[in-house]
Amino acid sequence: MEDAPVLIAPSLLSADLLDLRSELEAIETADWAHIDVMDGHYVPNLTFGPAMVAAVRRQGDLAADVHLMVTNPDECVGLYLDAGADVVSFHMEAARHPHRIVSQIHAAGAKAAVALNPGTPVGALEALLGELDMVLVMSVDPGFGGQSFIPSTLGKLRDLRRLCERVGAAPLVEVDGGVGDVNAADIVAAGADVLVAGSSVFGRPDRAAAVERLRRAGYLGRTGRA
Ligand SMILES: O=C(CO)[C@@H](O)[C@H](O)COP(=O)(O)O
Ligand SMILES: [Fe+2]
Repeated sequence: MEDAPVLIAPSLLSADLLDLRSELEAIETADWAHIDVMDGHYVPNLTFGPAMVAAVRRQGDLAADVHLMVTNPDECVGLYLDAGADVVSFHMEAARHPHRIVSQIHAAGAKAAVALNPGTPVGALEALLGELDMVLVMSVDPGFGGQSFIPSTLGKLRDLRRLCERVGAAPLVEVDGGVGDVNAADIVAAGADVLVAGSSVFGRPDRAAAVERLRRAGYLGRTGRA
């Protein structure tokens, strides 16, 4: 993916939910809208459901990048596909039958991704890697926005790149948690293709400028040129 642009996916978890239409307009230069689905069981927090995915899909052109943090992805993934999800990530740690979930996502015409918690080694993915469009590497423990990036993620991204080369797979790699313009170039240089950013976009008064800064940092990380 050396020449492909790095994709920017602002996380709506940190958006002003009372003004979501304006928030979506403010990030229209981004690529994907990252939608964190938290069920209050897999993670303590409780957030959005399929209605949110459908609403985002109706507004603007951003692809709906749905991150399922739920105990039962096998049972509920269909609801998010029906709602119009373009990309669906489910947690390897929660899935009972991951190959079946991937097939279901593909049958709906969406991109399939597996998310790995910081404590889960990349080897857990080996049997599935050739079927995935994307791997979501969590750089914080899931459940909340605004946490600090776990530095060992950079080594994990390099491990993932080596594993992909060994098995001949080339999924996109998305990194989620504590990503901002200060660390984005290093994250991309270590192997990321998609940057999720919640507080570093919606915590700034000028969301569009924050997206642009991430884009520039991504370009620097990919090319080594500022
Ligand atoms: O999935 C999650 C958290 O579990 C994320 O998508 C957060 O929404 C990222 O927020 P920041 O760390 O960028 O503030
Ligand atoms: Fe997320």
